[in-house]
Amino acid sequence: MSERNNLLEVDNVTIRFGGVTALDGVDFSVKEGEILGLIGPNGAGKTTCFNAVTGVVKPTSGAIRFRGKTLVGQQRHKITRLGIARTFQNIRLFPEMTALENVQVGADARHKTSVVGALFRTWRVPVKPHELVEVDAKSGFGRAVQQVRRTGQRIFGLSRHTLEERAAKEKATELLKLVGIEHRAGELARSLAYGEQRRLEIARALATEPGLLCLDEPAAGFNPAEKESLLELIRKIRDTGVTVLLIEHDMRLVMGVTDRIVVLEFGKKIAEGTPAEVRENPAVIAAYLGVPTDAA
Ligand SMILES: Nc1ncnc2c1ncn2[C@@H]1O[C@H](COP(=O)(O)OP(=O)(O)OP(=O)(O)O)[C@@H](O)[C@H]1O
Repeated sequence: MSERNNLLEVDNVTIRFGGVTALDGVDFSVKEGEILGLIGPNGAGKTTCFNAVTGVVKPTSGAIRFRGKTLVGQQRHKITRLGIARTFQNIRLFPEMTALENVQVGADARHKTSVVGALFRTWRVPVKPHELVEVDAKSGFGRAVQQVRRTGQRIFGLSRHTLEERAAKEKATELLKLVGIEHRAGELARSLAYGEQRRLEIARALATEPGLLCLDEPAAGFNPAEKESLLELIRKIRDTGVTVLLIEHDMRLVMGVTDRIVVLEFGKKIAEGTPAEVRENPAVIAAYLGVPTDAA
């Protein structure tokens, strides 16, 4: 494991919110192909760390690099395109869209052409290229129209957009299968059971074709059987070549699935190592003393 390349590097990151120091000089790296657990008591700074990696909050100081590229200051959608996806502690889906559509939206976050292309799909066909020439190419509208022109190209009688959309649908179906809810593809997200919604969130994140998947408490609210099958899913995802960064409160789940663990407390890293090393670490035992782990 130690010979693998660093995929993500969190380098001396400090984040302050007014008087609160949520992260205090935190350093760690995630290696290509591993499952890294990020644990710590409530308020330790885990979600803040995810937010920094995914561009939701900007570090007060320090650096974050993904595949050697700096992430600090990058916009969220750019970070997604660089190859980082996440799920949220509180499920965030489009409730009135089907499961399949929710995953396709994830794929749209990757393929810049498809969102605008989809919007203009209905009037693309009647518009002829020469009618578009006068449009101001500097304006957003102009760009959209240029988009229409590009997606209007036809390959084997099908527009590029249609082909892209068809491929996205197939891929979304595969992802629903991977997470075990393909039989719910046509159901509205809001009508899915809680556990299915969590799995759908993972499928949607995977649709962005990430190199790194950040899962924020994916097992929250799960019963032991659901946790067990989630554990299998996380391993399966890693086996497809996706590196995983996992925030999880259930110690048994964390210990059972991760290659290494980083422990935060009050915004500082207090330990790092294999699950066996972390379990024996006195600072970790002290940090968790009296903190319910729901695995105990
Ligand atoms: N936007 C914010 N504004 C002010 N304080 C914040 C903000 N976000 C986080 N904090 C504070 O930063 C600290 C770390 O919070 P964070 O949510 O990252 O912890 P956590 O380890 O994810 O906790 P939990 O396990 O409860 O989700 C907490 O004291 C929290 O109150």
